[in-house]
Amino acid sequence: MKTSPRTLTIHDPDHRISLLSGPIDYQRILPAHCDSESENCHVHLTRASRIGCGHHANVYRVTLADYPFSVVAKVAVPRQAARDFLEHEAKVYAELPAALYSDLVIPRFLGYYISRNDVEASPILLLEECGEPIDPAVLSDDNKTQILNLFHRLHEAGYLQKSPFRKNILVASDSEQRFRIIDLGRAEKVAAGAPEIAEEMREVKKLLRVRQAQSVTQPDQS
Ligand SMILES: Nc1ncnc2c1ncn2[C@@H]1O[C@H](COP(=O)(O)OP(=O)(O)OP(=O)(O)O)[C@@H](O)[C@H]1O
Repeated sequence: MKTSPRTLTIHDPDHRISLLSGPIDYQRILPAHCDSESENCHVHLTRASRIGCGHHANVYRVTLADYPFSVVAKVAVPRQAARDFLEHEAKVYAELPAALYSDLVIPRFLGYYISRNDVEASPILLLEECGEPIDPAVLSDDNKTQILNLFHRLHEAGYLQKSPFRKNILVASDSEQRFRIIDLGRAEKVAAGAPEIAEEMREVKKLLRVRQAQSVTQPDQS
């Protein structure tokens, strides 16, 4: 499986990221090295393919040849602060341990790309598509435990998510309910045992409508 294209050719007919009329060339900045990569992928960004938007970014569903999962392109809105968030998020994805990807805690990270022929065009973060925002009202206790464990895993890896909102916890709509934490644009490093960890857990429990006393089942360490 190819995991990270080295370069991208972006087709942007609706001028979502650039005023150029032709294709825009991008090169991967992160991860700097990876074991498995493809040379170049063509990515189409159109108004119709936008599946999400936040305060800093627009998110597009993209099709990459040879990839067994759906992929999204996250693109900063035209503000420097938004680009800074996107770059920070890419660095966090690049630093997080491989186990958080293989255990499906966070989306698979294909890469962070900058344009070679249009400095005005936003950088692009390519991630695995992870579904829809959760609805806390319909979650079972087991679902809530799974989500709390995702945050536990992120904290164990030394990071706070820092925006634990419903829109940042996605559930895949396939037969198996798979939850994933997204949006690490505000994520911060945290020392083990720091009070901010318990504080973030309290926020997640509040969001999930979990009684504060309810315990989180620890992941199986065996
Ligand atoms: N990997 C993904 N898979 C599916 N949908 C996604 C993915 N990443 C983002 N989205 C969709 O796009 C929306 C906006 O993404 P995100 O929250 O990352 O943007 P942002 O601008 O960085 O957020 P904020 O408003 O917190 O600054 C999400 O709420 C979600 O609906």
